[in-house]
Amino acid sequence: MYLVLEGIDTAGKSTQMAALRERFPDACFTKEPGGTPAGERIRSLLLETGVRSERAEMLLFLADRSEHIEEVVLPHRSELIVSDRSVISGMAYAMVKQAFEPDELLHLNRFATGGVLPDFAVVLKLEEPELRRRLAGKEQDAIESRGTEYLLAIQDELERAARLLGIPTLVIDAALDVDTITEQIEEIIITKGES
Ligand SMILES: Nc1ncnc2c1ncn2[C@@H]1O[C@H](COP(=O)(O)OP(=O)(O)OP(=O)(O)O)[C@@H](O)[C@H]1O
Ligand SMILES: Cc1cn([C@H]2C[C@H](O)[C@@H](COP(=O)(O)O)O2)c(=O)[nH]c1=O
Repeated sequence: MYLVLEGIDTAGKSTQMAALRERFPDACFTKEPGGTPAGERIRSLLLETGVRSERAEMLLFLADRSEHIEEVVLPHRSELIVSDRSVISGMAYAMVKQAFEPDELLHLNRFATGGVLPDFAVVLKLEEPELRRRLAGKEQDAIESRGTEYLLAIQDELERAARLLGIPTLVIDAALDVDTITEQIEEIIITKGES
């Protein structure tokens, strides 16, 4: 089962990845961008150096995704794979910029992934007051400093992207306590992972 955790910055993805590692120690845990050695270099170029061209940025995320699918997802396809972000983030963050049409993004991502998509997605959804509280509690990076309205717009696009891609999705209230969220994700793995 190829399961992906999605959500805006501070939604709790890393926290759930850590909790799931304890419950499923034999699973393959990965991420986008940066799930491979080449992907780590691409991640650094994207998030530290930065590129000015939106098309170049898009193609770099797509290159990371191609390498990730071929070097991590496909070799572990018969196992449980849990990824922090995926093609869903890829579509959502690009759509919110409105620089690309959804159909174009679907085509580009189908090319990049070879049609290999997550079997199931969990979207951790934050309401504005909790988002503001969590952002206030951390040093904000370039994306987070764009403010809550921008992040909430991305959050809406995450659900839209999952629908456009046809990926079965469960939206979970990210403000629930950590264990409750983990138990809901574990239930998905147990009930749908065998199918
Ligand atoms: N269920 C929860 N209830 C309350 N606080 C939480 C919950 N899950 C995570 N947090 C807290 O929210 C903050 C962000 O969590 P985390 O780093 O896991 O989010 P993230 O989605 O990985 O964020 P980013 O994408 O920015 O790395 C942390 O301080 C974490 O302790
Ligand atoms: C996969 C993917 C990610 N992004 C953005 C989303 C975040 O702002 C960063 C990744 O940071 P994280 O600490 O790993 O969550 O990159 C994107 O714009 N496009 C994508 O395809």
